[in-house]
Amino acid sequence: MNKETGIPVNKKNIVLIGFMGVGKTTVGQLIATKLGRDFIDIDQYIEEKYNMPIPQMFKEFGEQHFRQIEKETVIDICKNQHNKIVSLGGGAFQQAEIRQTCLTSSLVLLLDLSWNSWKERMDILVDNRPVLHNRTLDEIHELFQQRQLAYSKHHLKIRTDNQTPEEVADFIVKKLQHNNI
Ligand SMILES: Nc1ncnc2c1ncn2[C@@H]1O[C@H](COP(=O)(O)OP(=O)(O)O)[C@@H](O)[C@H]1O
Ligand SMILES: O=C(O)C1=C[C@@H](OP(=O)(O)O)[C@@H](O)[C@H](O)C1
Ligand SMILES: [Mg+2]
Repeated sequence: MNKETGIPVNKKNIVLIGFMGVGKTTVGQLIATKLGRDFIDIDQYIEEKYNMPIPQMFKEFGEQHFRQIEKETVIDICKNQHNKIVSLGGGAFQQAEIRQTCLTSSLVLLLDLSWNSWKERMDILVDNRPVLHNRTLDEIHELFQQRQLAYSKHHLKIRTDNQTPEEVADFIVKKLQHNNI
């Protein structure tokens, strides 16, 4: 039993964090399937609830509006749901309230990817990530580095360079099953 939350450790939500494109959505879904737990991807949840793709929400209402909805959604899920696998969007941990709520209620796993590996994946990411639009590679690198401070607050870091999503998910599942987290 966790002293602060009163939630048994094996019923805690598992929250995946990390930069855009590191594999949070893909790996989260795989872990959920392997553990037989429900999966919640915060971005997909918001898109369904507001019936609008995230890039359109950025375009029509602006990033601040999305960040407000993102904060309310993550906090609501962390406080009211248990035993879920939850993948956040890459910008969520920039918000102190999200960080605080996740770190006290859930097991926070950082998916870590080096900048060199990330760059190779960039082309397939750009279309659906408005944060990458109108930014040079140098500016994206700066954002990548700036965000590492928020990501440094986690319970476990998993290095994902040269690992398939399946391998990353298997590694996490083993850790969980052996109570190594
Ligand atoms: N470990 C991996 N190796 C190679 N490609 C990956 C890996 N994890 C994810 N991808 C690919 O990168 C893209 C972004 O993955 P996604 O799960 O949406 O990341 P995130 O949710 O962190 O933004 C997808 O096309 C996915 O197939
Ligand atoms: O890093 C960010 O600011 C964002 C990351 C995206 O999620 P993924 O990290 O799943 O791509 C999504 O939440 C939105 O486009 C903003
Ligand atoms: Mg995602």
